[in-house]
Amino acid sequence: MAGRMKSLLPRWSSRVFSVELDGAPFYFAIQEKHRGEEAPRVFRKLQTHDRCYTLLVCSRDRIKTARFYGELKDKLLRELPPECGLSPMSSFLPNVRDSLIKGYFLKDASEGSSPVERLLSDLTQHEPVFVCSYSKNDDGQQWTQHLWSHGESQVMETAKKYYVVPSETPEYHPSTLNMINSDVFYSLDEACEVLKKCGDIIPEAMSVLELLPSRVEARNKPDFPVIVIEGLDATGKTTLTESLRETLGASLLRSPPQCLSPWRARFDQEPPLIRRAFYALGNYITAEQIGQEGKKTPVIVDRFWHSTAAYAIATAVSGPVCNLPGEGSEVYCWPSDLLQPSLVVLLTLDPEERKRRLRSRGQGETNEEQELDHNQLFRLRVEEAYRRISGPACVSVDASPSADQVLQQVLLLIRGKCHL
Ligand SMILES: Nc1ncnc2c1ncn2[C@@H]1O[C@H](COP(=O)(O)OP(=O)(O)OP(=O)(O)O)[C@@H](O)[C@H]1O
Ligand SMILES: Nc1ccn([C@@H]2O[C@H](COP(=O)(O)O)[C@@H](O)[C@H]2O)c(=O)n1
Repeated sequence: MAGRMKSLLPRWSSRVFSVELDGAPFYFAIQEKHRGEEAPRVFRKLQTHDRCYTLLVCSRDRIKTARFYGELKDKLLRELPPECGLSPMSSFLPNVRDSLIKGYFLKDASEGSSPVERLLSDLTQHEPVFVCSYSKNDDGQQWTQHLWSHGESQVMETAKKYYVVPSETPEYHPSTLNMINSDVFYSLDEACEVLKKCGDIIPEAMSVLELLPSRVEARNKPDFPVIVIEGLDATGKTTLTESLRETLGASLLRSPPQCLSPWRARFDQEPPLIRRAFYALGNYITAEQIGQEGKKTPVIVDRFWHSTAAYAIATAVSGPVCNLPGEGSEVYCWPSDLLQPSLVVLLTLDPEERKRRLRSRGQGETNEEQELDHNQLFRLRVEEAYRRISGPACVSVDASPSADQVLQQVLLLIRGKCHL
């Protein structure tokens, strides 16, 4: 059992742990010998009788892992006593790609006996979750970490204990380590693979796969220009794309395409791995439609790959814009098998004016759109991610003038770039 655990949690003793409390990350590491370091800040915040645990969700099946991570939170919130606090946490090998394992930090502030250990030991026996408990040494200063293993019928602590020590803020935000082909997909095959693996638990995935084009069709360059309009919700994409269609006698398409509408709400409930694969595939279906329409007329597209990647990147990372993968990172590169538009326009708008337009439209918002409203940092991350995507990069246009002025501005850009 210990061997199996080790291979699922590679290089245990080299791992760094990150706990997110009140939106700020606290990093700690583990080591076999104590060298006089003080306890990490997250442990110094604990009260004398607090007990704490880390739960890491990890299995060889990444679909199962991604789904169980969300389910675990619901289960814990439902079953834990009210004295317990839950925070997101992760464990990773600094700068090592795909090494991130996500989980939760659990603080149990209940005095006396608590059902928490029973609940956690049940979890370790039946679910893909690894639990560590922490205890204070006799000197009352140092804390040690104990990884639980499960025997035939009972959960026990593995013999090895590690001292917890503070760790530096890593060079790359931990969430960026697993982004490629988990949050953002760079090929039709990678996104397809995720949906294929979900087929038995999400039957709708098979219906989506049936609509997919061949790899060649998603890349074919059409004869006429292809102009993509991007921007946050209510920046005026619908208004502008419809005017462009009329003015240029163009075809108007969108991503995700109409044919995916019946399944969109279903995939919006899924964890990022599955949800983002669905939107990625939407772009390939739209690309095939662009190829067809672009033989006859110019094509205007309402959202495309910039939206898929920018929202995915901005959601995977928390905190300020500096936590995003650096400018020029491969994360921002266009998928090599996806049709490249002739021009991508990003509509930008002052947040207050955007809110005013949202209110005057009076429609419901998706969870992600509500998040944009409530969370200024998220909005800044989405906008910055849009700007960093290359191949093609987007051209920003101020969307605050009247609808007609915005249209004229974009027509100028199109005529300059696409010779229409
Ligand atoms: N240039 C403009 N000046 C003032 N109001 C505008 C302008 N462009 C659009 N609007 C209004 O703002 C609201 C949002 O516009 P629109 O629906 O075109 O945005 P959108 O980007 O397509 O939104 P979503 O992505 O949420 O569908 C609408 O009520 C629209 O009439
Ligand atoms: N190409 C796309 C388009 C959309 N998304 C996701 O959908 C949300 C916004 O869609 P609207 O229909 O409200 O404009 C946004 O939260 C994106 O996550 C996408 O990923 N790719």
